[in-house]
Amino acid sequence: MFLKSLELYGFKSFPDKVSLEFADGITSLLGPNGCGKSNIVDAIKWVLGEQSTKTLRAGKMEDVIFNGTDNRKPLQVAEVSLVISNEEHHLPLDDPEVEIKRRIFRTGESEYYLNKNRVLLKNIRELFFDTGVGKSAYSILEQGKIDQILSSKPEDRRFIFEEAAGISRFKVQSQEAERKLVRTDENILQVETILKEVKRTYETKKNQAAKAISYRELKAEQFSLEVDVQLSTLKSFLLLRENKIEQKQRSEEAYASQRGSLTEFDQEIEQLQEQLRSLGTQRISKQTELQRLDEATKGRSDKLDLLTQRFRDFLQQKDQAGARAELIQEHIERDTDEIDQKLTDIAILEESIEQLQAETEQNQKSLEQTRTLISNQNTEILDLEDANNRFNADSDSLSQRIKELGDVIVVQLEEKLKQSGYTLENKEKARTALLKSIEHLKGRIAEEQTFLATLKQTGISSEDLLNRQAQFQGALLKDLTQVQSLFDSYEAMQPTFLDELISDEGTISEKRRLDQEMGNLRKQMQINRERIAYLREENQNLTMAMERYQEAISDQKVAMNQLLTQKQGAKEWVSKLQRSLTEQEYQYKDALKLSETAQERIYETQEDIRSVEAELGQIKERIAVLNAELKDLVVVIEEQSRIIREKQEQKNTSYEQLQTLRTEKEKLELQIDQLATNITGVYTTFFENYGKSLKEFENRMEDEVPDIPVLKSRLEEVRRKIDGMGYINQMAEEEYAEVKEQYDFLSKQLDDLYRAKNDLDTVITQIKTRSEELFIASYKQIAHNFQEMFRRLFGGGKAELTLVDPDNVLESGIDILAQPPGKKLTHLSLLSGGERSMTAVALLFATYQVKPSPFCVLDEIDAALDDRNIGYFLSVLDEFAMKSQFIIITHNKHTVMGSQTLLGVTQMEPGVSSMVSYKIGNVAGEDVILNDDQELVTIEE
Ligand SMILES: Nc1ncnc2c1ncn2[C@@H]1O[C@H](COP(=O)(O)OP(=O)(O)OP(=O)(O)O)[C@@H](O)[C@H]1O
Repeated sequence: MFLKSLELYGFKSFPDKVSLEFADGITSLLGPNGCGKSNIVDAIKWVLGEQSTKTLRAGKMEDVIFNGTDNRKPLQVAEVSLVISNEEHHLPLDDPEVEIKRRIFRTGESEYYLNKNRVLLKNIRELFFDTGVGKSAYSILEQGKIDQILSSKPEDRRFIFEEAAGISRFKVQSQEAERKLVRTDENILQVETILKEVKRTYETKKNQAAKAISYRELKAEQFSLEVDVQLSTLKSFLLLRENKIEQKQRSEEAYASQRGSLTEFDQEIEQLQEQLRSLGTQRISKQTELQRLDEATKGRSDKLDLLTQRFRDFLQQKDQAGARAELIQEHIERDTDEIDQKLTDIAILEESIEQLQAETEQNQKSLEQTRTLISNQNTEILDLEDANNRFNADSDSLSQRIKELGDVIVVQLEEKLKQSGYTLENKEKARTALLKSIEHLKGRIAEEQTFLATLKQTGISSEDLLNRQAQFQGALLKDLTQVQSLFDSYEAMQPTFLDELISDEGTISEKRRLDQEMGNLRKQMQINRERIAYLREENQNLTMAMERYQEAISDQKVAMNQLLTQKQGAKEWVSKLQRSLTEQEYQYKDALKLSETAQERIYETQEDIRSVEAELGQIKERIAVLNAELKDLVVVIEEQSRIIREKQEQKNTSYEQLQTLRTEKEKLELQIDQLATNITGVYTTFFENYGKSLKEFENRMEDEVPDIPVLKSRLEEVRRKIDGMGYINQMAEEEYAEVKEQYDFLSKQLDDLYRAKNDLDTVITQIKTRSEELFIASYKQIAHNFQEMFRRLFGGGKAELTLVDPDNVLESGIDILAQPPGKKLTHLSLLSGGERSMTAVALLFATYQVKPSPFCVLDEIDAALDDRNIGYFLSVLDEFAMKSQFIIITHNKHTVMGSQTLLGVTQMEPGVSSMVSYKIGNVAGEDVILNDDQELVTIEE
């Protein structure tokens, strides 16, 4: 087994966490149209790194996140985890189990994990290179891919052969190497352009530096020759002066008088010359400073350009960091809102849970009470039934007793009647006589009343009335006495034994008591029966109530589980969001820090720009001042030279006058003076020209040096050379060193790039050669297998694969020729739907024979096959299922029955997919699909 399990959360129609456990062999994925089966295939493709939204049947990548239904809100994240068994090391990892997870947020961010570690998409892709699995491999075959395999473009089906040949990795490596080659070529061009530019400067500076060195050397030689000439002159002057001094001592007195005036001239000229020297020094120093300031101006301008560029870079950096911070802030706010919303949801869920708990407890309590009540009532029913049983026994014995008493009464009556001589005729006679007498009495009383009323009208006296009354009462008394005697006779006729019988101790009273007792007993039994019936009915009602309570409790448990799951889900989501929030806060702080740092750099750069601009301003001011001063100085120097020339002329005139005025003996003194002046002139001129005292070099006078004419001729030659050199860049050596460093660096870089280019060319050639070998080997095998597999699946016929461009196997398309049995070799587009599927399957299985993919998902590729072809298809599939794991989405019953495991997808709630488990069973000798409750399920369900 390769695929172990798949977990989806928030992916397409699977908003709740759903887990699928895969098994070895063939697994069928069942379910009605639109329930989400293909979404599971999409999830497998997606987690393996699919980037094409078209392949995932989505407009944009965020469309894979659950979009909501009428009753559910859309989710913000989708996540799919795939656990793969790697015990056979199909993947280049040591772990026996590999988990790949991909997650996408509605904001567009995407994350990949390999065994819980965050990785890049590239790492996931590399993992599946040349395994037959992965984004562009042949492990997942759907209708769309069949179209791609059989499409009119032969190039579109290359991917199968490349994956089987195991050159997908090489292809990526080759593309990568070619990309690098293009980059290297670009870099070479760039470096060559820069190097060309730098070389020009390099050559110029090299020449300038060489010239500057020669100039310095010539200058040194000139100086040395000048020293030697001056020292030689000085030496000859000194020797001559020594000679003249001896003569001078002799004529000193005459000479001394003229010397004072000559000395004055000399001093004056000396003073003027001294001033001229100082002015010359000033000019040199100003010119040097001007040259230095020019260099400084150039340096500052370059620095200013650099700073301006940096300023723009920092500005851009700051803007980018600010924008990023704002974006993160928006994300943080949105996530915070979502956390608040989720916390509110959790609070509501907790309230619902508490309420549900209370309701469940209440129902549990009612259930217990009802159960106790039923039990009590059952006990009562039993007691009542016992009582009735007892009453039944009592009633039987009472009935017996009453029957016996009836018999006794009849016997007693007969005996007593016989004993008393009572007859009904006698009794009737006595009764008639008594009644007659009473009637007579009533008539007498009525006559008397009538008579009395008549008397009252006649006005009879009360005495007569009283007498009449007394008479009547006497007569009445007699009648009553007669009635009494008649009554006694009647009484005597009555059977007295009846009184005995009905007396308290009498048999009839006894029977009546027993009848009464029997009546009570029956009444009590009836009451008990009614009570039992009532209690039974009551118990039935209570049992129903109990069932209702139990149903309510189990519903509440289900609801409770749902609420707890929702609460757990919401909590997990909140903690996930909180983790993401912490991460985003760090990122936000980083972005702010970056923005602040950029701002600081902006301030610093602005400060630097201001300071360089100020320096540049100062330098320019200084240059202007110096140029003005230099101009003034030239004027002063020319004026000073003119004055010296004038003075010199005056001194010469003075000498001439002295010559004329003094005698011949003073001539020597004059000569000595002249020599002294010459000696001084040598020192002075030397100092004027070189700014150094000739005295420093006097020790060289003892060395042997060439003659003055030789020295002067060489000096002249050196001077000419110096004059002929033109402008000399004094900074050329330093500038050359700088540009040389840059030139050497770029040359080395160019060499490295050429070397890298050569290496890449070699790598690409090697990869291509190896890829070609592998491709051709696999292609030939697949072509051979395809012919056989086609014949097997079609039960005959002919099929061929041909390379469109055999000279370019790495780019060439592959043509498929398919001829089902009995038909002409035909174009693929003329094949029927079923023939197309079978041809694609033949190619797939032909490829599997060369390089089996560890698993294979087939999405409704059997849809167009008839029963006969399904049979062929299943027989081949069975064979391949021994080596690979197959997951088939199908609506075909034969395919389902041919699989070992069934996985059902359903939508109990509209728009929300979930998994159900099915298995194959046997009812009345027929293979059927059963659900967990052992009920029959049809494919359409
Ligand atoms: N992002 C999404 N959110 C919610 N539902 C989605 C989303 N994307 C797709 N669906 C839904 O998934 C369903 C399609 O699922 P699927 O194509 O996997 O079905 P099926 O079981 O393969 O169907 P059939 O047997 O017809 O091929 C559609 O109803 C569609 O609305």
